[in-house]
Amino acid sequence: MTKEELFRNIQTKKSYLCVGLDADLKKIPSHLLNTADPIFEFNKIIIDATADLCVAYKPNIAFYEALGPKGWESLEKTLQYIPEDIFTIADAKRGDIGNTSELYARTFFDYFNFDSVTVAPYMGEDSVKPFLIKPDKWVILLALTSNPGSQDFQLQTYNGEKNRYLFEAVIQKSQTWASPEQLMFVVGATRTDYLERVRALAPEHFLLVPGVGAQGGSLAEISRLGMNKQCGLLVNSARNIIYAGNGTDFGQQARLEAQRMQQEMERYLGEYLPV
Ligand SMILES: O=C(O)c1cc(=O)[nH]c(=O)n1[C@@H]1O[C@H](COP(=O)(O)O)[C@@H](O)[C@H]1O
Repeated sequence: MTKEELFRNIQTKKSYLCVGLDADLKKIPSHLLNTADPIFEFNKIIIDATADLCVAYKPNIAFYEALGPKGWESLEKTLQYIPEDIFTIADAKRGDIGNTSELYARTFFDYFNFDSVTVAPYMGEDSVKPFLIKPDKWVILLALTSNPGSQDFQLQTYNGEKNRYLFEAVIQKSQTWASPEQLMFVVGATRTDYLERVRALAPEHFLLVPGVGAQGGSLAEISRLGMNKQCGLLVNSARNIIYAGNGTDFGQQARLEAQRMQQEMERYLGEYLPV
């Protein structure tokens, strides 16, 4: 999917919501546990309930890998079930020496046909580039993450420069590897105090912003500080939506929560998106 197509979907749906498909056997409603593939059944109902309200789905690969081959099967069926016009993110946080990254890229782009994959920048250019060889596939690079540990490296000053953080060097350097048509950055919703600095360095890029809801980030702040002229935001929420209910009506409960977010997003799009 191109950046323009993603923006058009945002305009049509009046939403920049990304639903995190972090399905966990320990948390899904118990009535699904005696079906042949409980994780897929769960995802199917969540997708049916939210597809008209979101523009992206992000399965976190850990939730599938943890189940062995069965988990991969649930992931494959889930991917096939997601409607064609919805952007898909393999949240895998990969990155390795070149020939290994190449195989990770084949896994997520060729085998599963995801639109994008989250990649860790730590190993540098040759670990990221193999994910960029297909012009219609995206890298979503970890820049400033939502967790407390982002202090350990990402928020340390870089190269002896007093007022420049490592995450800023990541954002600047990686722009020499790919254009905003293929590169997004992860910026945690709990880090809105740095969003203006991110936008100063990456005015055109889409940002994947996880950490609203369960982790406490504010949709209002993200939207006020992070929106650019093509919206430029995909705001992810997983637990708050997918586990909004735990009974047989969990799909409806998930829909209500997704709808609440979409309606709030519609207001911000009206407020901040230049017409
Ligand atoms: O790359 C990510 O998606 C990610 C980056 C980050 O900084 N923080 C973060 O929470 N995530 C992911 O976003 C999702 C957040 O889920 P909830 O907190 O349940 O909404 C999980 O799949 C995390 O792995």
